[in-house]
Amino acid sequence: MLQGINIHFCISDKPIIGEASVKLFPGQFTAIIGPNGAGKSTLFKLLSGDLTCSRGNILYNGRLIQKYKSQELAQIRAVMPQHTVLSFPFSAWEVVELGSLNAPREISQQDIQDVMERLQIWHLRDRKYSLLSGGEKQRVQLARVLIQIWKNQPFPRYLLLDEPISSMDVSLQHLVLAMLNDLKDRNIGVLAVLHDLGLVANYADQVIMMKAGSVAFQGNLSEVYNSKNLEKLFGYPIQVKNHETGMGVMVHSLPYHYINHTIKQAQ
Ligand SMILES: Nc1ncnc2c1ncn2[C@@H]1O[C@H](COP(=O)(O)OP(=O)(O)OP(=O)(O)O)[C@@H](O)[C@H]1O
Repeated sequence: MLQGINIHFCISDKPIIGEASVKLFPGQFTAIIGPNGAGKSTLFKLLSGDLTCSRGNILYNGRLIQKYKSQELAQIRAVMPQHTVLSFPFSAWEVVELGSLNAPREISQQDIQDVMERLQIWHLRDRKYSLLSGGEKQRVQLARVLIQIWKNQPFPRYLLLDEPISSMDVSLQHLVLAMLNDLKDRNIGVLAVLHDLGLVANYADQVIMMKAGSVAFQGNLSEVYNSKNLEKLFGYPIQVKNHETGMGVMVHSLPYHYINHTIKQAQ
């Protein structure tokens, strides 16, 4: 399990994360959601070890994060930050290959090809990374972190992704989230900061709902992911409904002008 216990984080005495305790399980997909500025990326960075808590502890498989050597940590968790800056003129293939530097077991050329094919970026392999589109770059970065944990290991591992699909079109978003769900069978826990509430409803097992630096709600989707909690979280009317085909869940927010109109009529 990946655990954050009583995490507190301040910048110049200003609390960014007030007090948060979270649990992530291998074999589950956990989404972090919440309004802009709620503290999602900060919580993400604390859990990944990119930031150090002012108070509280992060434990990977029962061991404090600071007790791991960086190479040991690389064996149990791979991290895709929101932004990655590359200062060398790498090709897409070379960027993906960088992931093998952190991989504990040998990665073959075939592994890299498999990951790139699954993310539909194999045809981009010789293109300059810096010249790719936003969505193409995001899939290359995702391939790089997937390579790090591609080979099975006999212990639970974690894949941490901060807004991994924000630049992708809708069909690629589904492709990627379905692929991430497949990783659960490899005893990997997936954590992703996401903004699309409909995608969260259909792919996540567990959700951490952040508001103003705290965890407002947390649990399995069936327990906490409902209209009432989402409305409280975002301060905006949101409906969660089963799709008529029974094949999924729809999350719907009404247009702003309609809400303004309804409020004025009620006055
Ligand atoms: N280095 C920093 N210095 C000062 N304030 C910061 C710093 N990093 C984050 N913050 C503040 O902490 C709050 C939480 O930021 P964070 O990036 O975690 O939010 P978020 O929920 O990921 O937001 P978004 O959805 O907009 O990406 C914001 O108000 C932000 O301005």
